[in-house]
Amino acid sequence: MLPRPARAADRIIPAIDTSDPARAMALAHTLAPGCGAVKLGLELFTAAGPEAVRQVAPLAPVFLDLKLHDIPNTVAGAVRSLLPLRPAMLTLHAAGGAAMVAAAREAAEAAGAARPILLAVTVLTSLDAAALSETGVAGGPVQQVLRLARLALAAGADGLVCSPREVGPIRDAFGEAPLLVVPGVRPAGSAAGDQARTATPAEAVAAGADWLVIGRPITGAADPVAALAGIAAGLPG
Ligand SMILES: O=c1ccn([C@@H]2O[C@H](COP(=O)(O)O)[C@@H](O)[C@H]2O)c(=O)[nH]1
Repeated sequence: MLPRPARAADRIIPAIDTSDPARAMALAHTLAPGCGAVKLGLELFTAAGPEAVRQVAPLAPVFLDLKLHDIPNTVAGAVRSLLPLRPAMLTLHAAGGAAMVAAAREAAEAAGAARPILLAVTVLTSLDAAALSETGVAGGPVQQVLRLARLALAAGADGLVCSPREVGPIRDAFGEAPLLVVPGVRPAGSAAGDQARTATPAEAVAAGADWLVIGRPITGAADPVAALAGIAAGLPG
């Protein structure tokens, strides 16, 4: 399994959100030396399929963020289908329930020591309290994140995807063991865009985040390599 980051730059996972496999390759190639892994997600996977992941995989560990969410048998089958791509990290929605998370973990075990880190997505970082309540969840994001975190960790998830704002409450409740991968990160002065629950990279790390997933502030910059290096230089430790 991918170890916890040793140097500050290894904490950063640039999100390569593009439908163009050539652009994904080019970004991965230039960003890989300055980061710990690269994120490939639904945009690239639905456009270019597993072959795009195969091409990027030799350049950097791949955080494959497909956010699986289906009945346990289907999710287990999807995990088995993804294992040959050797992703370092794989996501599924904690809201799929304990049986779904457990089925994914059992399926991932087939890869032995090379199995991906299984990360349960708690509450999407694009949801604020009002948007979450429209889905029928009262009590606010922190309460719901903690509820889903407890469920997912007990069912076999290695870690969680949460916003920077829930990192502290998760560390208080569950200690240092869960791996925490944190999107919704915005360097000071960057546009939030569709992200609702944000903090700066330094704030997220100070709260206890292991990895930071950062997309547009890096890939949308005139010089993505310089943007990545600048963010890494501002991280504590
Ligand atoms: O709750 C979540 C889960 C995943 N993401 C992903 O992280 C990146 C963030 O990109 P930015 O451009 O920095 O906003 C993106 O690939 C999302 O799919 C998330 O944002 N929130």
